[in-house]
Amino acid sequence: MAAFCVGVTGGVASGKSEVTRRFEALGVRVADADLAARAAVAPGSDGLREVVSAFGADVLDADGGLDRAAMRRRVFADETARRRLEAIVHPRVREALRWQCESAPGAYAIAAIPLLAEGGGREAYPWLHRILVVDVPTAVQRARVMARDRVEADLAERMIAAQATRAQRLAIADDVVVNDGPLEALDRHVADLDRRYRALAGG
Ligand SMILES: Nc1ncnc2c1ncn2[C@@H]1O[C@H](COP(=O)(O)OP(=O)(O)OP(=O)(O)O)[C@@H](O)[C@H]1O
Repeated sequence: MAAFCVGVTGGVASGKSEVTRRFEALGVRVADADLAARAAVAPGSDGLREVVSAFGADVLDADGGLDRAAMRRRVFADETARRRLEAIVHPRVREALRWQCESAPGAYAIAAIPLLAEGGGREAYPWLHRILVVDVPTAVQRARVMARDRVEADLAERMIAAQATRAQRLAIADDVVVNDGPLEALDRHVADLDRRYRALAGG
């Protein structure tokens, strides 16, 4: 059981997936935020019951699951509704991530949390033992967003500006991977971190 959990965060296109893929290649389990988000409002869950009592049965599909498109329409352009939904869903997503992380096999496990700095930081995730930030200069980040998502510079800039700043992310970091070099450099850096985390986890 991996009672030792490491949260990995970073801005859009900073390289979080490249980093977590390398941990996985070393045999480390990575808790999946999408899975956690689905678990939070799975059919029969308390989360789904709360969503229905707040928004009505219109947000259910024919099988009794959450109709995500209907839910999106309901909260689109309605700030109060969106906040209400988030207040129900976010704490449950965090708990589902925690459960996945702590029940994973191995000395330690990783939870990939893109919006960790935006979503309450360390206080919202007291069960994380370390926070690893994937950091890149903004110019590199912009170039990667443009190349990967085929968007113009101004949209890439807005995507970056909508998130926490580098400084805000670095302020919550225990460990930092600077991902502005070749991917081979990332292999070495992740291998070093893996050794450190195994030692810290006592495995
Ligand atoms: N060191 C690197 N050298 C070259 N390309 C890189 C490097 N790191 C990441 N990339 C590329 O940049 C893009 C973004 O990386 P990745 O998908 O890992 O970021 P992410 O932080 O998971 O992104 P998002 O949160 O937006 O999904 C990918 O196309 C990836 O292959």
